[in-house]
Amino acid sequence: MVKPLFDMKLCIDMEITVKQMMRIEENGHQMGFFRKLMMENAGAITTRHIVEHYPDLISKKITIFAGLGNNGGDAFVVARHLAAFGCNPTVILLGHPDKIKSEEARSNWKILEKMNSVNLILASDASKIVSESEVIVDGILGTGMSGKIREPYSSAIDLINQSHAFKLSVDVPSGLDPDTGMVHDKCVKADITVTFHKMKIGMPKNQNMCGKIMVEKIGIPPEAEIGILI
Ligand SMILES: NC(=O)C1=CN([C@@H]2O[C@H](COP(=O)(O)OP(=O)(O)OC[C@H]3O[C@@H](n4cnc5c(N)ncnc54)[C@H](O)[C@@H]3O)[C@@H](O)[C@H]2O)[C@@H](O)CC1
Ligand SMILES: [K+]
Repeated sequence: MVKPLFDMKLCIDMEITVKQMMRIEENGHQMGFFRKLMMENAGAITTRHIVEHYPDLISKKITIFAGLGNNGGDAFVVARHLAAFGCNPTVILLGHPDKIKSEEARSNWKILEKMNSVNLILASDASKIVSESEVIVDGILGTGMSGKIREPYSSAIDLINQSHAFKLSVDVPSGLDPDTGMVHDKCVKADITVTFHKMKIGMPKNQNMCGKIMVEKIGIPPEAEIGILI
């Protein structure tokens, strides 16, 4: 029998820092499990949580807030998957499409631009849409967040928190520091947070903002953790 290189059981339930997550992501990418695939899996599994929560999804008004980073990229994937379930979600991109930061997020945005089943609206029209929303997906900021929340993200977070919709945060409630659980400025108050690969160390310390935390695998090979957790 081939002896395993390391004992996976030792690190399966580990909580990790943002820095560790970034290094694991980079290792996975270097192994050929590209970021785009991680993003696809992250968006797909997040969609499953919405579908499980709302089996009558087609009739629901779902609004998806997306930032310009990869958290927003995950949110674009959620929009596409929701559309495949028969829903017509609305996506509010908080910035100009030319400012989307990564190639993987940009390519997912470009797909949405070709889809009539997804409504793309401007941040300036967010207020009315949010007041009618039954479900809000928060893909504004994830592990790349730092410092005071700038506009238009800040107003979007206020708008989300004023809403009575069911709120799902992608990876991290936008504005929460995933390493400490602290909110330095403001933060989305989520009903559920779907976080990827492993629990981020600060999140269980602030369940009040995270809501129910679900840790979901997104296909990153465990070998990507070698030299970081193992
Ligand atoms: N780490 C991983 O393995 C994976 C990460 N993914 C997603 O990628 C996210 C991280 O992506 P990014 O590194 O692009 O980070 P974010 O999507 O959190 O965005 C960071 C960007 O937002 C802006 N920003 C940062 N702080 C701000 C503030 N206070 N006010 C206004 N703007 C601010 C900056 O321009 C920064 O470039 C994760 O949370 C997750 O959702 C997934 O795609 C799957 C894989
Ligand atoms: K988020």
